[in-house]
Amino acid sequence: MKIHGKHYRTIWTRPDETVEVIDQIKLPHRFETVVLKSAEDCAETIRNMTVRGAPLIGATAAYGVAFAMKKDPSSKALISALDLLGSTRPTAVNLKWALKRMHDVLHAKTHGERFAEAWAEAAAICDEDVEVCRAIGANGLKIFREAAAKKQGTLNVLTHCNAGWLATVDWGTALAPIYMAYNEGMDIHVWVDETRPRNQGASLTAYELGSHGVPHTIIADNAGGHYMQHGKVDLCIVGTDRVTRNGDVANKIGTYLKALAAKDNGVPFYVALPGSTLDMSLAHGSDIPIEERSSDELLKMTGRLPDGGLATVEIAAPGSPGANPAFDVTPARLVTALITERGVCEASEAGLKGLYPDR
Ligand SMILES: CSC[C@H]1O[C@H](OP(=O)(O)O)[C@H](O)[C@@H]1O
Repeated sequence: MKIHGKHYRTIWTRPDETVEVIDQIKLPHRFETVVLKSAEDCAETIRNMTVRGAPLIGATAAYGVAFAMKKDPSSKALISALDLLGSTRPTAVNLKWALKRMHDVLHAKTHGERFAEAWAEAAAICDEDVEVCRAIGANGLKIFREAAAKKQGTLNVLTHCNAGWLATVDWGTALAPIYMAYNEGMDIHVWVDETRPRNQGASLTAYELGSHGVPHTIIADNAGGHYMQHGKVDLCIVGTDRVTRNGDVANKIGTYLKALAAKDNGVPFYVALPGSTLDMSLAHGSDIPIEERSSDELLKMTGRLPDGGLATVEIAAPGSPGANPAFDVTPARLVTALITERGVCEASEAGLKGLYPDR
């Protein structure tokens, strides 16, 4: 998407066969990029959330495999790279999906072929992600149009965390239909959950929407239910890090509570995902590994000082311990529908099999 009028993807290659990514830890206060030159660079970038978002994690890991093959195209090195990158974050299945795809392409190739093949496959993953997210947007737009037609005035949409173009290579998943609706002139407004503790909503979603000109309001995570109770939310749409065979949805912590509030208030709750986020090997969401991150993310916060500098401060009672699960699981029964690149379906095995008979 565009930043100050210039089009960006979240990840791109450089002529010297390195990769550049937007440093999402610095956003919204600084727009800076980081150059990645090795599998280790890619692993650390995923682990510390310089890049984050399920599809972008997968794309970054794919280039990590390519860097490993450039350094040492042996099968031992391939397995070592897959293990290193696969150990970075446990919940987003796109990581496992991308690494399996890279292994399937490379394992039968000669050592001399592996780097070029890996580089090309990583690029293909990125290019495909753009088109898949564009299709998710188009399929979601139909729902937005129907919802907008049923009411006078602004369509109010609530979203949680960041499932925008910063979470993918471009367009985003949950935000893709929002961009398309805005681009076609729909009167739309977005309630942006701040999304504690890392504030991907206040820092990334608001940054994205503001850069594109989409009307939005940042709210505390705990305010969403109140706005739903008072008729201020026409639909909710979120992204996901993994959807299991029965339609259960792992997403940023707090998603489950938003889905409960939506159910209680009769607000449609949509989940947008590419097929690469489907995990048909798991029967239920209870099987999804939930990442536990450092309590520092909860007990400290980084922000911009009046002089423009950045600082990290402690925001909790000194010495109090914290707990920081990064995701939760929303049961399929709370999901109105899944919006994918292949269409919209019920959050169920039958619904998913209807769109993905090949999975
Ligand atoms: C389109 S994937 C977006 C998904 O990823 C986020 O997690 P994180 O920022 O920790 O990578 C969040 O769960 C988003 O919904």
